[in-house]
Amino acid sequence: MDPKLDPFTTLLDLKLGTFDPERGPVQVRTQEDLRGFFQADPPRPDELVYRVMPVPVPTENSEIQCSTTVLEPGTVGDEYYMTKGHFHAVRDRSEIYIGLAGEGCLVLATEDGRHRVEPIREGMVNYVPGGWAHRSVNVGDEPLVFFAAYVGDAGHDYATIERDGFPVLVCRGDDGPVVTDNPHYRP
Ligand SMILES: O=P(O)(O)OC[C@H]1O[C@H](O)[C@H](O)[C@@H](O)[C@@H]1O
Repeated sequence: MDPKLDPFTTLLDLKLGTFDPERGPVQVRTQEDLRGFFQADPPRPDELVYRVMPVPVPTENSEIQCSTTVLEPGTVGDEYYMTKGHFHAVRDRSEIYIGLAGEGCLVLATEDGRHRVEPIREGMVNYVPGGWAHRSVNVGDEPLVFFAAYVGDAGHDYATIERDGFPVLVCRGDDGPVVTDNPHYRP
């Protein structure tokens, strides 16, 4: 075969999640960008919630998309800062996370309403099988940093999550994080 890409190497800072050299445009998400994903309206719309730093490769199923996500500590209402969360547009595409720093959890859900909550911490590998929507949540006081890799043509379906939500919410409780049923969840 005639190779489509040249090999490349980049250095990943295992604590900060940054690439050197930076490889692609950093995606920034503020509280305002997450309006409708949190239960409450954003109290400080301009405040940074997370950044996604990509290793850009063509979005074809023969390539592997890689990125790091840095999710700040904080809350909107009682809910800890979290990513929007998504199904893969091509539903059967899978993904792998590797925890680099901080303390978080990965909320997973199927379209028929099953859910799981898995820990994300330094050194943990989380496998996200096809058909499971996934959202990461920072339940600690430091940035949550993780690396993710997924099949190139997976795509992101945010609309289903924006409409239905996840079955559970991860909220700040008196003695730490509490997972509660989402009263607005509609599978
Ligand atoms: O896309 P979000 O649900 O906002 O999550 C933020 C990011 O988390 C992980 O890194 C995923 O692999 C990325 O595809 C995703 O963009």
